[in-house]
Amino acid sequence: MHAFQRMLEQFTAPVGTALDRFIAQKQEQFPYATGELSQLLRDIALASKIINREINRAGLTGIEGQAGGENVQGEQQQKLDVIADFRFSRALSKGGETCGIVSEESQDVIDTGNHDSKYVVTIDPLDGSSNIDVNVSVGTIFSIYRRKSELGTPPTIDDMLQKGTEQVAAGYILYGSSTMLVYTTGFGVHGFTYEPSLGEYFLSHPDMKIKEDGSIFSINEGAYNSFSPSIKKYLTYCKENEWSGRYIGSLVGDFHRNLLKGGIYLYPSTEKHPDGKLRLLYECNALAFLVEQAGGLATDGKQRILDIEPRTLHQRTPFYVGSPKMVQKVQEFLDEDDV
Ligand SMILES: O=P(O)(O)OC[C@H]1O[C@](O)(COP(=O)(O)O)[C@@H](O)[C@@H]1O
Ligand SMILES: [Mg+2]
Ligand SMILES: [Mg+2]
Repeated sequence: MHAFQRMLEQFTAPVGTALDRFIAQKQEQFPYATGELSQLLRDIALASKIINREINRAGLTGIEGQAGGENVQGEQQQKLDVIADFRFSRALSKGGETCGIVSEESQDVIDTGNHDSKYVVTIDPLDGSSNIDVNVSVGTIFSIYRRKSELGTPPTIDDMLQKGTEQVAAGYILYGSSTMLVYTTGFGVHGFTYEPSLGEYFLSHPDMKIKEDGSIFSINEGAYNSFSPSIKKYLTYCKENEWSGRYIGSLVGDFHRNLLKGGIYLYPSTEKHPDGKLRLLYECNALAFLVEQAGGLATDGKQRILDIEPRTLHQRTPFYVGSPKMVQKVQEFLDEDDV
C-alpha cells in the first residue's frame, strides 16, 4: 500500500460518535421529541467539561481544600463542591431547559426562572468530596424529571419529590484517569469518553450491561461494629468466597467499576447514619435507574430504590446496588433480620 495511502487512512479514521451527534440520533427515534431534553443533556456535558478542567489542575490553582462553610447536611464543603454547584446551576439556568434544581449543596429548590420549561433536575455536583484533594476519582450525579406543576409557574417541591420510576434521564460523570459521561434515557446505558484535545465526548461504551454475578464487594468496613447482624454475616460470606474488597470512597467510582466488572456496592444503615448515608434524590435514584437499565438491581434492603416515595429533598437511604445475583444474595441475608 502506498505510504501516503496508509497515512491517509490513519488521519481520516473516524474519531467516533460525538455525544451531541448521538443525542441527536436518539432524539430522531422519538417523533414527538422537541429537543429540550437533548439540550439539557448538552448543558450538563458543557458544565462537566469546565469542572473537569478545574479538577485536573486543582493543585495549581489553589482550589483544593475546604470552602469554610457547611452544606444542608452539616458537612464541610470543599471549594470544588461550591464551584461545581455554581457551574452546573448556571449551565442549567442559562440553558433554559430546566425550571428547578435540587442540589446537594443547596437547602431548597433552586428556581432558575425558566418557568416555561418542562424539566427539573436533581444533582450531586461533586461526588466523593473526601477524595478531591488526594487525586482520587470523583464524580457528578444527575437525574432529570418532567415537572408536575403547570408550565409558566415556578417549580414546586412536588416537582422534586418524585419516585425514581418517574426519571426521564439520569447519569453521572466520572473524573478519573479518563473522564467519562454515562447516561440513560430508559433505552440502555451509554458511556462516552472525553477527548480533551477536541473538547468533546465520544461514544466508547455503547449499551453497557452489568454482569449477572461478580466477586467484588464495596463497603466501608470502618463502621463494621454498627452494621446489623445480617450485614456482618453477608461480609463473612463474601470473605469465605475470597471475593475482592474494593472501596474508593467515591460512589461514582465504585459504581462505575462494578458496572464494568460485576460487583456490589453496599452502604447500610450505621450508628452514624441510621438511615444510610447516601441521598435518594441525587445519588441513589440515578444509579438505580442506570443499573436497572444495565440489567442490575438496586434496593434499600426492603424495597426497590426506584419505588421509594420521597418525603424530603435531602432524605438518605440504605443502598445496595450492583449485579443482580449479588443484590439478591444480600437481600436474602437482610430478610433474615425480619424473621
Ligand atoms: O466516607 P464514607 O462514610 O465511606 O462515605 C463515602 C461515600 O460518601 C460520599 O462521598 C457521599 O457523597 P458526597 O461526596 O457527594 O457527599 C460517596 O461518594 C461515597 O461513596
Ligand atoms: Mg455524593
Ligand atoms: Mg457531593
